[in-house]
Amino acid sequence: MIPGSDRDHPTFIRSFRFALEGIGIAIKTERNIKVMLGIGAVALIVSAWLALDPISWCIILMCCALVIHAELVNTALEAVVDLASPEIHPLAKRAKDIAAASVYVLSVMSALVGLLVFSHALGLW
Ligand SMILES: Nc1ncnc2c1ncn2[C@@H]1O[C@H](COP(=O)(O)OP(=O)(O)OP(=O)(O)O)[C@@H](O)[C@H]1O
Repeated sequence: MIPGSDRDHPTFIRSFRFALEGIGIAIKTERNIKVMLGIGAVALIVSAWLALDPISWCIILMCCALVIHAELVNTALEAVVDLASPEIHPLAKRAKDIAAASVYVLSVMSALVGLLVFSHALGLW
């Protein structure tokens, strides 16, 4: 609910529209999201080219979703930190750096998982 508003909760469809707006804003303002969407698209094309089995498809899709999810949450957290602490503050740095670390942990792990799935599909192990 919007603070101070006496309106009811938005409908499911309006909430979905706000979420789409959020994705649009993130894509417009964050270079990292564009890079991650690009890498995700390449992973999906490679998956289709390798004709992955359903379980492998699920793993690749989940990895893409988790990385993009983490980057979206990181972007939202950065906005909240900038709002709460526009000036330099060690806690602002801590929050942003830890949120960024969560994206990097997921990205590295997802890259490893992708390598394992693709190399297995290529019959390398
Ligand atoms: N208010 C602040 N106080 C102290 N350090 C800050 C503050 N804002 C940002 N920093 C430091 O600068 C770094 C870059 O901050 P910035 O807001 O530009 O994130 P970013 O580089 O856009 O992150 P991302 O690449 O994930 O979008 C942060 O990770 C943090 O270490």
